[in-house]
Amino acid sequence: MAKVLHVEDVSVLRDGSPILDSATWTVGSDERWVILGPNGAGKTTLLQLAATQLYPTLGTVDILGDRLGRTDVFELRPRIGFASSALSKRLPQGETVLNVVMTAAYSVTGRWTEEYENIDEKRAHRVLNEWKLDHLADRAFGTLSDGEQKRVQIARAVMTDPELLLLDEPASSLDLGAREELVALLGGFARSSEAPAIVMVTHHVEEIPVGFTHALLIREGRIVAQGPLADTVTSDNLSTTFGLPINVTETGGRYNARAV
Ligand SMILES: Nc1ncnc2c1ncn2[C@@H]1O[C@H](COP(=O)(O)OP(=O)(O)OP(=O)(O)O)[C@@H](O)[C@H]1O
Repeated sequence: MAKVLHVEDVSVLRDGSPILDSATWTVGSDERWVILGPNGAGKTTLLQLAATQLYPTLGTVDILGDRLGRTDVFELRPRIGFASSALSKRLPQGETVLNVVMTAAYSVTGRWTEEYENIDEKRAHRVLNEWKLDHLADRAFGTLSDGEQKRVQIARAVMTDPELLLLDEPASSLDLGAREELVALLGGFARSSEAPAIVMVTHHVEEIPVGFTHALLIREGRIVAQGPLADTVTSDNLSTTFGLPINVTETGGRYNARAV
């Protein structure tokens, strides 16, 4: 199994204090990780390191065989898919869904003068179909529901066939039906043999798709637990991570948590 991401003894300091503290973590090419932790724990900070958007204060980060700080991130970024609501806000609201997805091929957010090849358009249509968006291809992005916009963000992130896919809270703000639809799509994608390594940040164990393999739990910048999902998403570990007694149950690969 190839190493896609290796974080070694990494700290990120802000105003003299660590917002990430001595983190060591490895993601393999066939692994699908979920990162769980309370607000302000450092989840997005970890994801931003993996996305080459942030550099460590201490320690080393190796992504797809290249060391952050010693490599041209503009060459690395097309190999990494990243979906987050912060990125989504930068997408032109009037652009069609097809263009929002297709422009990922040129790492731009809106269609301008670039010439797209037939192969780009074919791939964009295939991706739209995979994420159940083909009927929305000609709609303006800004007119979509939250759930549809979240799926477009992911479709855009996988358009370039990345080797590492990073998802920052893909199911936040979705209603139950939209969440379940997205979790099922993510699960199907995660289980396919062509899927890249995936790292997904979430606040809720209910959002872990079947097919995800590993979990990392973080609190106040420190990793509390990490490893295979079933060994890591336990009542003890979640209680420590969230600072209150929590009971976790698992049924058919889906998780539930409640305070005791
Ligand atoms: N530039 C900065 N200067 C100071 N503190 C920062 C800076 N960026 C982030 N932080 C702090 O670092 C901590 C970790 O932030 P991060 O966004 O990684 O947390 P998170 O786990 O993703 O939180 P949430 O679940 O609320 O999105 C937070 O306390 C945040 O306020």
